[in-house]
Amino acid sequence: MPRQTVKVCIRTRPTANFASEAIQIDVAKSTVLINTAHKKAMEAHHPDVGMNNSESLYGFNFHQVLHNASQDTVYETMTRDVVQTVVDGTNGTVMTYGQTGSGKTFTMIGDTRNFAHRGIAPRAITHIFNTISERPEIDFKISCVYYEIYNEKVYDLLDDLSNSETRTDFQIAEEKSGRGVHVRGLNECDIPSEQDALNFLYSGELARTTSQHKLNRKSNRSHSIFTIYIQQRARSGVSERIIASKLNLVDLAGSERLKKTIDGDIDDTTKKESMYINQSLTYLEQCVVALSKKGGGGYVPYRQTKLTNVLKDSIGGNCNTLMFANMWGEEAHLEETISTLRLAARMMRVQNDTQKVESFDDAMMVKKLTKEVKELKQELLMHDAMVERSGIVYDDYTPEQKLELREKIEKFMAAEIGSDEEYDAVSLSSVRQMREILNQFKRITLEKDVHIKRAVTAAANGSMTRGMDMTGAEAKGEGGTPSFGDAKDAVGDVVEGDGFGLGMAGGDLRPSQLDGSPSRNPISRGSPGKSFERDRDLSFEAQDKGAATMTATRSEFKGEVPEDKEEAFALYKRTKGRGENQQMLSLKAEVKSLKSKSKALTVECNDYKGEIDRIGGKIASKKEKRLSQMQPGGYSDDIDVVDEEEFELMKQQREAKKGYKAGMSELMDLKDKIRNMQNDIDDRKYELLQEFDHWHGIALGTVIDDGGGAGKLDEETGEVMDDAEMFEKMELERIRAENPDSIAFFQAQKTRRANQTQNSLTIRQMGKNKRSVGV
Ligand SMILES: Nc1ncnc2c1ncn2[C@@H]1O[C@H](COP(=O)(O)OP(=O)(O)OP(=O)(O)O)[C@@H](O)[C@H]1O
Repeated sequence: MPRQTVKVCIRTRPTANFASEAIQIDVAKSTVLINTAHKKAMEAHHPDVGMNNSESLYGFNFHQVLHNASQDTVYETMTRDVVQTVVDGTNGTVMTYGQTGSGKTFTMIGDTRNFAHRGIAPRAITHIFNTISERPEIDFKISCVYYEIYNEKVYDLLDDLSNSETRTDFQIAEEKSGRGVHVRGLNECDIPSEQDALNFLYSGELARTTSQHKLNRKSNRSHSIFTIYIQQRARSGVSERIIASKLNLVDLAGSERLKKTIDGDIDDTTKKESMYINQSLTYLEQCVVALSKKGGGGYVPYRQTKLTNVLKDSIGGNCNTLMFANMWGEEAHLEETISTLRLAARMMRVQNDTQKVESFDDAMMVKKLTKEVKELKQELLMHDAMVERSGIVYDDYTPEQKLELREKIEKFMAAEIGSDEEYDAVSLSSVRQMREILNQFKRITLEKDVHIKRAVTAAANGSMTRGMDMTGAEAKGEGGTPSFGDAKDAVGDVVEGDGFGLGMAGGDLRPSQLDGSPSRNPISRGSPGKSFERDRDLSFEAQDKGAATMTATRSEFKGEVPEDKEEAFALYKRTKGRGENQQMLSLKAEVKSLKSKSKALTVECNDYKGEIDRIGGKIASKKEKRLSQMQPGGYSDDIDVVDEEEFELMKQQREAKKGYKAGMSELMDLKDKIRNMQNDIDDRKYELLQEFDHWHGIALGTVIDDGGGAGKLDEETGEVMDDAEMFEKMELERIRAENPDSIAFFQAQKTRRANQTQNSLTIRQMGKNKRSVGV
């Protein structure tokens, strides 16, 4: 298994007060020297870290030291390689570590308003999507989760924070293969495009718990982890092989000393936050110390905190890890700088595995093998045709084929030895057929045995007559046909238990999107008018039904458009939007009648199913009875003999199955039709609402009526644009001309701004406050 150590890169925060007397940085040699001779108050240190450390001299050597480096350099120097290995199928982690205010979040997220100063996370997203677009032969599935560990609890940053009542502390789980360490139950969002990924990143970043203190205006009070999952499989060839990898982007909370960060009185929340941050970082250090010991193998206290638990993969696990140790090179922070560099130096000794995680898609595998079998059978049939062999069975023998073969064997046995009849009776064609012939011979022999024994017993009892009076079926010895009356063979959906689960839920049982449940989509949440749309949706039906109430309300309008949207909407549906509304209502009526047809069909199918089961039961009991009549040892359990009556039952059951199949197929078509019509209704509903909004806005004077022609025509889409849209288009053109790569960033930035300014910010804040109070 390939092993390598964690890579460590030091990044300094630019400052005008750099302590150049105390700190010497050699970028070329990747070293940092610290001389604290003039600082008597320096605490004792551990001589085992760094090189040639004496009482006042500390020396460290790292994989890379970046001093006053740009964001671009930070990404290109070492981060790009880690992200590339993730796209190539190996797990990767990039984390930022350091004291509060040293630039961890700047390194990881960067400036959200400035493209050139964007951080590692947005760059990694662009990198991933660019690489994917260059590999059309591979089918990629990208998703992400984003969470924070705040006061030793895990919170989902992509959850709907407006629903803070249901916010939970999530649990950490570990899959030995596959996902590795992960948090159970988080919203895992599919990310189809770069811009979606950026939207998730910035939306989650807005939800992080922050506060202001002396050293940082916006200090993060939690550890955050943004994980991008990548699943890839070839579009052709061995497409059942799946490679899964993940990129963890970890922005740790900064270590801090309360007396340095807080002026005056310290409130309980800050004290508690600080205590949890420092505690988890201490355990992180303990894990790193344990892992860095020569030989390893000792106890690593991963389980002590949530942070070390979720980082288990990244430090000492299966991962290609890069740590940025951020330092703030001012004299006032020398002590913190030394402790950051110490941990960073230890981290360089931590060994990780870097192995691809592969799995197989069972469904794909079955599909592939089935295809192979089918092709081989076709091959055999072709071969048979070429050598003029016909009637060869390559599938399992059906009951009818078994019966036919048995009749041939009986003919063969009845024929005179050496006669033409004997010769013509059976011709050998395949191994499968020979095996079936042997089976039938065995059955015939056993049956004869049983009859002889019976006859002998009857003779001994003096009842020869009975012994010789075999039924036609017995004498004929029909059989060899396994029961296919088993309910398990039934066609269609059979649910566990006694019931039959194909039925359609009644209208009121259908999971409804109008049930008022909050949206789980973080991007759509917080959009203006959302809750109103839901209310309006709810009122749709009610208003249609409650025409009397509406008529009463109408008299109050006196020809004016009411300000209240509910009332205005009712008016709109009776006036301007009447045509659309009528169409929608008639569609609804049609859906209703299709639903009752579907219910009737369901009943019909259930009847068929009942019939299939009933006949199946009869066949089973006949079989049981027959077996119980057999002499012990005269018959084996797995051998079935079918008499005429049973054969008749089988035929009836087959007819019932046919009816059931046909009914099911019609039912499925009907369900599809209902689903499509339902979608159509939803679309019409949406359009009606849009048009109503516009109409209402114009009536109230909040929207200017441009008569549909006042805007400018977009030549690309042929649509009329309003001023805001025209402005946005111009801005996009400008950005595209300046830097085509920045379009997605620009769009995500806009979404972020919208999220921030609209009510989502208040909602998030509410969530955060709740968290502070609740924990
Ligand atoms: N390399 C840099 N270039 C420009 N500004 C920087 C740099 N590093 C940090 N800053 C600025 O320093 C301030 C603090 O940085 P940041 O918030 O990233 O620190 P942090 O280590 O994440 O702090 P905390 O642990 O308190 O959250 C921010 O205003 C940030 O813009």
